[in-house]
Amino acid sequence: MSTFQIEGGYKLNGTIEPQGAKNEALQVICATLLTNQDVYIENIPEIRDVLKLIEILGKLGVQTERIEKGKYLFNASEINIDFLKTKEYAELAASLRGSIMIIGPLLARFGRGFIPQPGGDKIGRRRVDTHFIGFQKLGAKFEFDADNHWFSISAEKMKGTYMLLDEASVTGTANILMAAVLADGTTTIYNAACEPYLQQLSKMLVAMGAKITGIGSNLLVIEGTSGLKGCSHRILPDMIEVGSFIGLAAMTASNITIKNVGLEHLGIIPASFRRLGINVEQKKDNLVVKDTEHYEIDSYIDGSIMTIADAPWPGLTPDLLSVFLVVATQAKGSVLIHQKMFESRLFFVDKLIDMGAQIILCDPHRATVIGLDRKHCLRATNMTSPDIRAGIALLIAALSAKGKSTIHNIEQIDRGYENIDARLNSLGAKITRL
Ligand SMILES: CC(=O)N[C@H]1[C@@H](OP(=O)(O)OP(=O)(O)OC[C@H]2O[C@@H](n3ccc(=O)[nH]c3=O)[C@H](O)[C@@H]2O)O[C@H](CO)[C@@H](O)[C@@H]1O
Ligand SMILES: C=C(OP(=O)(O)O)C(=O)O
Repeated sequence: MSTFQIEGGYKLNGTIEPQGAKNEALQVICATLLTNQDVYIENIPEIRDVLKLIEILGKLGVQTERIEKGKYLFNASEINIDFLKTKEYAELAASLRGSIMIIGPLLARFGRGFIPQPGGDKIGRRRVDTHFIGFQKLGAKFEFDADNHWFSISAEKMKGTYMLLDEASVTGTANILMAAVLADGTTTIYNAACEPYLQQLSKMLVAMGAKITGIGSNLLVIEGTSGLKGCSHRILPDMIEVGSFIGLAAMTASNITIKNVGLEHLGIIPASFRRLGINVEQKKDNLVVKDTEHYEIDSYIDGSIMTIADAPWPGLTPDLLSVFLVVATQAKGSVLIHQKMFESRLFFVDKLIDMGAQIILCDPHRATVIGLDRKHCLRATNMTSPDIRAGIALLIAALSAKGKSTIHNIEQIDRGYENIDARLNSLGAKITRL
């Protein structure tokens, strides 16, 4: 377990550029399994989860070559499907959530797939029913080994059909979409998730020869084809990193320019920070966060306390609520943070309370934050990162707190943020990796 030691209380200054999007990378890297031709992907973030997925693909027989930083070539012409039966695969795949998206492509191309119960963050129940119900609708046979938490799926040939997903699952939609592009006939997916990650995956599949309409909406229509070709694809900037940097600038009262953010793909994120009173200016494709000494949380038109809640895209992503929460602790005013999707993602507030933040955890989904308006700063402390986004929120809190804090289990942060200590140190932060 590695640790960050943070000497906080300093203002930061300068320009930072977001990495490629983790959650898009996990989808499009899995899509390389759909063809026996070369696929080039650029702007791949070299973070723990993504590198682990590339390792799994490599062990599965995919030829993977790092052409330069962030640019990789994948060729899945030879696949060793038996690797899926090994203990090594079980351990690797169980350690990251995104690995579940190898199932759709493998089912489409080789007629079968196996996966252990996927891992990822400990943020509450994370069901995968949507994925397997979708595959079953396409004609696949599903089995669950409850003793070993092992899912298997097989199909001679899948047939397109209409399906209404029980929830707009992000990885579920990606998985079903990747299975449907090689099925016979037309598949219609209603209540599809439609975040930029899925739009990007769809565009990549179209570049490979798939026929998909409705991209960007919750109604996808896929005309199955018999084979897909290679392509080149570039991953978007990571919107969760962009949001994390906005939060960092506000909390540390810093002036920071976030460069090349992919503004048109950020949806409601900048506007939601503005509702916390943060000055987020747009300059071409950059966001400038400044004059953050004081910021005041908006209220609703009738004067009642505002809620910041997550919702499926184009609503606010749940992955940024931890950052919104920490930023609200130094705002003027109060806000209710409502994490609707995940059940155990707000427990990290205990640490912020220890640091002097005024927060009432109403229940596992809701926390009321009463902003301090910088009347006093947070106290430095010793903490452990429970999940990737709580981890970045605690790092932001530690950077704002005067004195030395430590954060253990920073592997959780490294899962999703590339070289975060060096990048923030270049803005004037004092983070040491122990
Ligand atoms: C690898 C990856 O891409 N992970 C992301 C993906 O996870 P993932 O695809 O696993 O998440 P899902 O979209 O399936 O669902 C996330 C949670 O939200 C609930 N839910 C979902 C849809 C809905 O309409 N109503 C609802 O309540 C689900 O029950 C689940 O608890 O999407 C999540 C939701 O944006 C993000 O937090 C994860 O970072
Ligand atoms: C929850 C997240 O990741 P995963 O779904 O991979 O656990 C996240 O990126 O915030």
